[in-house]
Amino acid sequence: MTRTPVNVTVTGAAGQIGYALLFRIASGHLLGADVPVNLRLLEIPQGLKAAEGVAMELDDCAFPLLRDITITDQANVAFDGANVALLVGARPRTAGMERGDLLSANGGIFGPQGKAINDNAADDIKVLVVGNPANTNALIAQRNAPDVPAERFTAMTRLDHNRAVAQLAKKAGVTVEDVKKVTIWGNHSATQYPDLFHAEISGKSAFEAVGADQKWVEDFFIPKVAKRGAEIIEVRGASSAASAANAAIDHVYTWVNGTPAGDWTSMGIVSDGSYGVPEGLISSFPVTTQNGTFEIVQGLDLSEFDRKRIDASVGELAEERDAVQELGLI
Ligand SMILES: NC(=O)c1ccc[n+]([C@@H]2O[C@H](COP(=O)([O-])OP(=O)(O)OC[C@H]3O[C@@H](n4cnc5c(N)ncnc54)[C@H](O)[C@@H]3O)[C@@H](O)[C@H]2O)c1
Ligand SMILES: O=C(O)C[C@H](O)C(=O)O
Repeated sequence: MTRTPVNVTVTGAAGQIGYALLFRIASGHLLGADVPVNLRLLEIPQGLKAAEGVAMELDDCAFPLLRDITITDQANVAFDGANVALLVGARPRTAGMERGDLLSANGGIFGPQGKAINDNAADDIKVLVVGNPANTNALIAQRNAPDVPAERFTAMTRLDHNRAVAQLAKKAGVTVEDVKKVTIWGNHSATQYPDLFHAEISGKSAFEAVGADQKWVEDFFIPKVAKRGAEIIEVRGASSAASAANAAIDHVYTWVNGTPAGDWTSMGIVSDGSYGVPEGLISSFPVTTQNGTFEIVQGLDLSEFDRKRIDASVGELAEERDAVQELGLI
């Protein structure tokens, strides 16, 4: 039986993450090796020519699963019938820009894109926001799409999750497959809380597996993961691109195809009030996924240390929400 192609919209398609992402989507890594895709590439007018060049290269790969490519600077066209939307294009912070300026500039992108999703996307639309500040951009898009169920808007903390898994595997001298139940709580920013206390390594407590070394956790592990984005920028001379694209692929693949038994993942999702995170904020939680839906992992005991770290990051998210509310963006 021939499957109907899935419409995948990617914004910022001519950027560096776009370049690392599109070829993997077209080769079946986003949805599965038997799922054909149509790509819809959204760029700003200055980015259209480069997007056309990327589309030419996609053609040249002769990917069996890639059915059609549309390139446009019109959000209504890009999101028409979209089943999956990866919102990567964003306004980067430039010299002299205050946080309010950044939120306002991105509000001008994610508000209209949220509305275009609301008015044009397919009923089963799933949205992942990658462009920074990812959680608050996702909140802006979600609030501008009142007809779309709120849980369809998610923000990417999978890169932080994968970074935490890699650091733990390295420290414990095991492979990444031995590391399970890691959680990123809060914001995709330096305030995020990478939590190893509920994680397992080779079926045992991850904290024990790294030598019950609280100093290593506080002085190395948490800042290493939370500030890894800045470290990549410093060392590579450009922000993470292939690892960010890989995390976007992992996020959507897991959302659609489910978390493995005995593990969970981290996703920025609209809070239902779990773990004291105010309802409506888009915050990262431990989640399990199944058949295209997700559930927050419930019942984890939070220590005073966990609570303090989660509250700090969630406090930052509340400040960002208040700022975009004052700007009239939500
Ligand atoms: N959540 C995460 O873990 C994570 C990780 C890495 C990077 N990021 C963020 O992802 C974003 C993209 O990174 P990049 O390295 O690809 O940047 P980039 O500058 O290389 O590419 C961004 C592209 O977006 C396009 N663009 C800008 N405004 C647009 C709009 N309104 N509609 C459509 N396209 C638009 C630009 O023309 C450009 O081609 C940045 O905001 C970056 O901070 C997030
Ligand atoms: O683009 C950035 O500021 C960093 C990025 O969000 C990352 O985590 O690598």
